[in-house]
Parts: sequence; structure tokens; C-alpha cells
Amino acid sequence: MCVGCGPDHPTGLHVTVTAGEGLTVSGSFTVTDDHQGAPGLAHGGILSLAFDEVLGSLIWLIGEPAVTGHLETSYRRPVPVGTTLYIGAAIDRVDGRKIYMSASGRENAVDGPVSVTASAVFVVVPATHFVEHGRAVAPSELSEAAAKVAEVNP
Ligand SMILES: CCCCCCCC/C=C\CCCCCCCC(=O)SCCNC(=O)CCNC(=O)[C@H](O)C(C)(C)COP(=O)(O)OP(=O)(O)OC[C@H]1O[C@@H](n2cnc3c(N)ncnc32)[C@H](O)[C@@H]1OP(=O)(O)O
Repeated sequence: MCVGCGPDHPTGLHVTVTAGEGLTVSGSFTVTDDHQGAPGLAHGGILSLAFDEVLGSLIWLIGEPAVTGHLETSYRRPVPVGTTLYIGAAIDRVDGRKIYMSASGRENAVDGPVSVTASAVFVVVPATHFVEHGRAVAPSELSEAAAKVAEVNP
């Protein structure tokens, strides 16, 4: 039910992400009428969510839970409704619990014009973070997340 990536989420972004070489991922997000801000254009906050999602996917490669500490987004070109953004993201460096990441989103092709760039600091947290701070979740929700780590990075 993740609003960024959950395939069954009725109003989510349905971002898809694939692991790449090294500590990289690539994702895509198609902007629909549900994501409009100004007439005909994507809302910047929605684009920021798509980037948070793709950047957040990098933590599956590390296998440690982490949360977004800081996310900075630069909007370089307007993104029309109907665009598919191809988002490439990478871990640039790790400093203690801090994971520095960056990403760029290109319009309608992996080599299309750059529309949005972002950088982020994710902070590694213990798995208990989600239990202590989240609403009560079924054990199956956490075990599904743990299984995803094993699947992506055996
Ligand atoms: C049985 C297995 C179960 C596995 C379960 C896995 C489930 C995972 C499922 C799916 C995950 C993928 C989903 C991705 C979704 C997208 C990501 C999101 O939307 S996350 C939500 C939004 N973000 C928050 O809600 C954070 C809220 N903030 C906090 O919780 C804390 O402030 C936190 C953890 C970020 C830091 O708090 P502190 O007390 O733990 O850590 P301190 O000691 O303050 O900082 C540690 C280091 O980090 C730096 N730091 C802290 N906050 C920072 C910030 N905001 N920006 C930059 N650096 C920061 C500090 O300067 C410090 O650095 P120095 O070690 O001194 O060098």
C-alpha cells in the first residue's frame, strides 16, 4: 500500500524501480491527470514524492532500513501531464548512518532532456523504528518488507 510504489494502491504513483549496476537503480513514473498541479502540468510535490520513492529504493541494495532525512528537488523543466519520467538514482557515499544519494529524471526516454534532479540524505535506523513510531501493523507487513530485502539483495 505504499503511496509511491504499491501496485494495489488505488491513488498511488505506481512508481516502478529496477536495480542497476553497483549501487544504482532506475525507475519510471508516468504523470497522469491525478498528478496535475497547474493546468496540464505535474505538481512539484508529486514529482518530489516520485524521487523520494526511487531514492528510497536504493536502501534495498544496502539491506538496512533507512528513512529520508533530507530531500532537495530542483525543477529544471515543466513536466507535462502524460510524460513518463525515467529516473536514475545512485548512492554517492555513506558516512556513518548517513547515506548520500542523487537522482535525475529525464523526459520520455532514458536519454531524454533532464526535467528534475534531486539529492537526499537517508539516515539508517533500526528496524524497531517502524514498530515504535508507526501505527500498529500486522507482523506480515514487516515480514513482507524483510522478504523484499532478501529478494533484492540475497
Ligand atoms: C524485521 C525487519 C523489518 C524491516 C522493516 C523495513 C521496512 C522498510 C520499508 C520500506 C522502506 C522504504 C520506503 C521508502 C519510503 C520513502 C522514504 C520515506 O518517506 S521515510 C519517511 C520520512 N522520513 C521520516 O519520517 C524521518 C523522520 N526523522 C527521524 O526519524 C529522525 O530525525 C532520524 C532517524 C532521521 C534521525 O534521528 P536519530 O535520532 O536516529 O539520529 P541522529 O543521531 O539525530 O542523526 C544521525 C546522523 O544523521 C544526521 N541527520 C539526522 N537528521 C538529518 C537530516 N534531516 N538531514 C541530514 N542529516 C541528518 C545527523 O546529523 C547525524 O549525523 P552524524 O552521525 O552526527 O554525522
